[in-house]
Amino acid sequence: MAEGTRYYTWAMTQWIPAITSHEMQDVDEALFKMGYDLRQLMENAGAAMAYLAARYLHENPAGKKIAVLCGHGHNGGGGMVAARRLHIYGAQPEVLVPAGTLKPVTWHQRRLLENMGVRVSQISRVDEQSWQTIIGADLVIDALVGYGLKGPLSGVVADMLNHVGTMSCPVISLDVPSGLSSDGEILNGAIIEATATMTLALPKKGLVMPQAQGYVGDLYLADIGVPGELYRKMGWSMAPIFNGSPYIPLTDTKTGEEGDR
Ligand SMILES: NC(=O)C1=CN([C@@H]2O[C@H](COP(=O)(O)OP(=O)(O)OC[C@H]3O[C@@H](n4cnc5c(N)ncnc54)[C@H](O)[C@@H]3O)[C@@H](O)[C@H]2O)[C@H](O)CC1
Ligand SMILES: [K+]
Repeated sequence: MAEGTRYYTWAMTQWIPAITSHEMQDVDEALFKMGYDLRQLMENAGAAMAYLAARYLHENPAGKKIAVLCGHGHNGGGGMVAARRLHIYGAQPEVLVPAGTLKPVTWHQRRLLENMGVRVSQISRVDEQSWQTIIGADLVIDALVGYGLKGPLSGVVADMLNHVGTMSCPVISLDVPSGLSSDGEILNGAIIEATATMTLALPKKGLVMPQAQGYVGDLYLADIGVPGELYRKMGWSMAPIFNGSPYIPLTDTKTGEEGDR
């Protein structure tokens, strides 16, 4: 495919653009200028993820065991919000995080979980206890890495991913399957094979490129609260995307010319 190709996905009633991580960072900056803060956006992302997880548990999350794999960054923070919401639904989430320092907003999410008695374990390898958490799960949430991916997955994140690869329960990825480049770079590293992916605000380009096949599963788009006028200011003219539900399915892909906004 020629450079400069723009990908679009079908969102219920219209084609919407699939965007790069740089474009998503521009959207974030515009949201912050408007007065949003990261915690609000993360709450919306994690809440939508919890709704989707409940759907994959046949709308019956109470008592279900959920392994929530969270990275140090804001993808991990969204996963922790989902764990908190699922705990409120009566599910039994357990959170596994690589050893090391969390970004401040993600650290805040961790503290909330611990204050409500949800187990959060920081691990330097998948030991017997964390393997039991993964293998005993009715559903896995992958919030290890989103568009902050740098190179092929390494360390305990790669170790977790290899263990999840042996599971037959649904695996739902937040924003992008961990290890998949949101910009479509070919990295030759391990990638989560998700049953479903819930991407945030607008779909990321790497999700709809041919090399993503086999990793993304069913693709959904979460409403994290971006108003249409912000997209219009950035040059994308779209009718309202969401229709009152926290997420919608994205069902088809086409390509167009760069500059088609
Ligand atoms: N856009 C929004 O408004 C919102 C986005 N959210 C989510 O935030 C992530 C992007 O967050 P960021 O902190 O920038 O990065 P990540 O969490 O994706 O990743 C950083 C994390 O990953 C580790 N890492 C990176 N590369 C590797 C690697 N090759 N191997 C192992 N580990 C790696 C790195 O060390 C960091 O720990 C976006 O995708 C959204 O999901 C918010 O949730 C809501 C608002
Ligand atoms: K992810």
